[in-house]
Order: sequence, then C-alpha cells, then structure tokens
Amino acid sequence: MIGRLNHVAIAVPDLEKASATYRDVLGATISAPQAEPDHGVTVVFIELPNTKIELLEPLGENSPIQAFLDRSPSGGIHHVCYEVDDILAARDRLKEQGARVLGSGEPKIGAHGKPVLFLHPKDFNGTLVELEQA
Ligand SMILES: CC[C@H](C(=O)O)C(=O)SCCNC(=O)CCNC(=O)[C@H](O)C(C)(C)COP(=O)(O)OP(=O)(O)OC[C@H]1O[C@@H](n2cnc3c(N)ncnc32)[C@H](O)[C@@H]1OP(=O)(O)O
Ligand SMILES: [Co+2]
Repeated sequence: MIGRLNHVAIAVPDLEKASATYRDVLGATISAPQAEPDHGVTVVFIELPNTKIELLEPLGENSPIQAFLDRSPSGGIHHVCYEVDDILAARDRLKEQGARVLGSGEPKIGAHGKPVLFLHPKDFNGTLVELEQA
C-alpha cells in the first residue's frame, strides 16, 4: 500500500529561524512559506535529491502541532508522509484493520494540492503518519 517517502516533517517554534539554519548552515534551498490555515500550520519545503523536508510552525489558535511544541519547545521530527495510489482505498483498508484515521476521516487537500490523511501515532510505533495521494 505505502509507496514513496514524500516528506519528513519537522515542527519548529520559529519557521524563519529554522529555514535560515537549513539555508545558511546546511546549504539547503527553501521554498517560500506557505500558510495552510485549514491545517493550522505554515510550512516550507526543502527539496532533497530523494525526498523532501517539511518545516512547519503553528498557525492560528488551534494548531494541531501546538501541544507537540509545548512538549518539545525546540521542535522535533513531527511526522512522515508516505504516498499511496488510492487514498480512499488505503483509508478504508486501514480502518478495517483497526487503525485510527484522524479528523473526520475524509481527506483534506495538503500542501501539494493533493488529498492527505493522518494516522494516529500510537498505532504506528509512536510516529504520526501522513498519507498523500500520489
Ligand atoms: C499543510 C498540510 C501539511 C502537508 O504535509 O500536506 C501537513 O503535514 S499538516 C501537519 C499538521 N497537522 C497534523 O498534524 C494533523 C494530525 N495531527 C493531529 O491530529 C494531532 O497532532 C495528534 C492527534 C496526532 C496529536 O495531537 P496532540 O499532541 O494535541 O494530542 P495528545 O496530546 O492527545 O497526544 C496523543 C499522544 O500522541 C503523542 N503524539 C502527539 N503528536 C505526536 C507526534 N507528532 N508524533 C508522535 N507522537 C505524538 C502524544 O505525545 C501523546 O502520547 P502520550 O504517550 O499519550 O502522552
Ligand atoms: Co506533512
């Protein structure tokens, strides 16, 4: 079911500072910040030869990553995103197997303009999993 690793996401308290570190210290090319109010975050992407790094900071009052940052104020790896060919078939199969699909269970459009879903970290070895329609 899961295919390519689309991105590894790092939650950060300050997107500008984190972007500068990746740009100036690691020599990375950073995309322009992208506000995603429907997801409660602002993100940038770093294109790597074999995948992407997503840096994300909270946006708005009810950001789903605020509690994560309260627990880890300097930030940390937040989720991994795998591509799937058919996100609805993947969702239905995962639910049949007892995995918890977060939110309403209906995919939302993610940062790449594709439908995404999230799976509860407790069902996947303490790792928040995002699925993105390939
Ligand atoms: C623009 C879209 C973009 C894209 O790529 O397209 C994105 O990636 S948007 C990313 C931001 N959106 C989300 O993360 C949505 C899904 N996340 C959630 O719904 C919440 O973050 C949730 C439910 C996973 C956790 O929320 P919260 O921390 O407030 O809940 P709890 O305090 O109840 O935590 C429960 C339990 O899980 C542990 N936890 C929480 N977050 C993570 C994490 N990122 N990785 C691993 N574990 C996590 C938390 O420590 C609690 O564990 P416990 O042992 O019970 O204390
Ligand atoms: Co993501």
